[in-house]
Amino acid sequence: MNEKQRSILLQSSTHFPPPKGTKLSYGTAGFRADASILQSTVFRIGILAALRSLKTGGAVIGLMITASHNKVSDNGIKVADPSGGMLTQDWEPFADSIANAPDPESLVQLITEFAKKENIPIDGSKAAVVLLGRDTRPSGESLVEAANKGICCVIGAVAINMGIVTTPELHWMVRARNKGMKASEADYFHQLSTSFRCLIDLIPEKSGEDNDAIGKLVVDCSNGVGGEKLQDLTQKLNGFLQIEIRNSGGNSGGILNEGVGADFVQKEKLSPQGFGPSDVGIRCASLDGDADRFVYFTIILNGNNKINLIDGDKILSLFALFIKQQLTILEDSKKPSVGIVQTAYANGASTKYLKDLGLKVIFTPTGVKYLHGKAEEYDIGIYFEANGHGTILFSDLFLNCLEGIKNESSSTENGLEKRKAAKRLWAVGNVMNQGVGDALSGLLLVEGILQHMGWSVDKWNQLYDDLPSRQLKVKVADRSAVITTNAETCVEKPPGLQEAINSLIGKYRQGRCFVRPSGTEDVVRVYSEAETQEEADELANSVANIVQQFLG
Ligand SMILES: CC(=O)N[C@H]1[C@@H](OP(=O)(O)O)O[C@H](CO)[C@@H](O)[C@@H]1O
Ligand SMILES: [Mg+2]
Repeated sequence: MNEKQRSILLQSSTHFPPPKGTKLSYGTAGFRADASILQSTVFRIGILAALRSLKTGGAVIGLMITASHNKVSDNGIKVADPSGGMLTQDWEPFADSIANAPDPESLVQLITEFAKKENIPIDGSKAAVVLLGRDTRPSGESLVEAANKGICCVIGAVAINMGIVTTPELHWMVRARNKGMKASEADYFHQLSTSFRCLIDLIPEKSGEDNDAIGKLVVDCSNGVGGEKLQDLTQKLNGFLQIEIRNSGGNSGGILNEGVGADFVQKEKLSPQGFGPSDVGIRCASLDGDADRFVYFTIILNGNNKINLIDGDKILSLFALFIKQQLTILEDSKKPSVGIVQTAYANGASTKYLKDLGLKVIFTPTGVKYLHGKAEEYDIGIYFEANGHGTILFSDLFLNCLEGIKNESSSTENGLEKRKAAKRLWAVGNVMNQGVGDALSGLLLVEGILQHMGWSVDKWNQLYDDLPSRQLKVKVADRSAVITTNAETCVEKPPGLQEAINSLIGKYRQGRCFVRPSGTEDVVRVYSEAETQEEADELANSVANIVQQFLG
């Protein structure tokens, strides 16, 4: 690093002292904390993003300011790599160390050593580009400014501020730019709406056992960024889908993620604010605060806000079933490899359903960075977390194969059907975000498939019955004291805790339970399943007590 660069870094970072007494960590999905202590973190991750761009030959890198489903006073920052996926995990330790560097001198020293080790040309001779985006949190604007200052500290780096966007939109833009494609928000909406239209145009004429699927869809937007974006997207759909938007944020009065949103709906299994008895029988969906996850639900008549939850596992099952059907039509001799990726939070009934379909199911730890990486190993990788975060990835090889079939000229009925199936799958690859889970594209694919099948939401929900489950959060003195293994299903430390959990599980038929420290909140999470809801609740509660006893 030359003297000029060194002095710019030293000088600028004096304006961004790190918070005292807080250790920050990149976590499941970037840094998250109370927004008031994040200025220095985003400044420093701005520097990291510029370095990442330099390291990748000037590729565009994304920086998203969001704390997703967390409360409105929190915020966070995560990095998108050139592919539109999450930051490579190799760089997370560097992110942690610079976020926690106590003073400008040590910060610059860490950067110098890292740049040397990674061979990063940090001498002003090369250009770097970082796209910045944020969700609707009030703290977002000043944090974007701090990130911008960090980026601009690296000589040759420029920041482009995309303003308020959904997390997946920013990832999509990064990917599109790096592929040399048009990458504006209008291009994003165009890709989603035209591929949805393609799916609808290819619906077989006589399909449909009932036509309820065609009624309106009501979407809870968590009072977040998804509200405005879904409104814009709906306009591009030209009436092909009837969507009513609620909890859209802005002037509508509600607070981000408070009693609303996909995380609330999935974890509490209750209807979000603004939904009530008059919505019985209607197909409803809920997005999270930055619109990278979604779940569906229906309101139970006289159910005291209780809902039928159609979670990420069932979304995954619908997608897997549709793709399998289309592959059967293709009858391809070079069968593509298909991998379904879940986490330990997946309902056991969903895993059984998917395996019974003859599909290969793989488990990874929680967090899209793990699921995405695993899904990329297959020609068709479908991954979803139970909370509704996921997507479908197609390999270039498979896309080429589809391209070939789409262009075949056979006019036999069989040839025609194959071409249609290839076009449907092509549309799936285009509607689904190839960088990260995306609630807007996921909604469109669900709606497209329901219309294709002619299924009502209830029919979809009946694919299998969820095993009763319960999720709890436990506040402990130090959640990092819990160390897990085996895709997070087994506690290694503190010693004795897993044995205690096992003996509780043994009391229940179909009992399953695990605990792990959250990577986004200061809690230990408990998940349980059992034959009845009462038993699942009891198991989760008794394990939560044990966790308290071990960890205080
Ligand atoms: C049980 C659960 O829902 N965990 C969520 C949550 O992570 P935790 O590390 O569990 O806090 O937030 C992540 C980011 O949104 C998401 O990927 C993950 O699935
Ligand atoms: Mg989110």
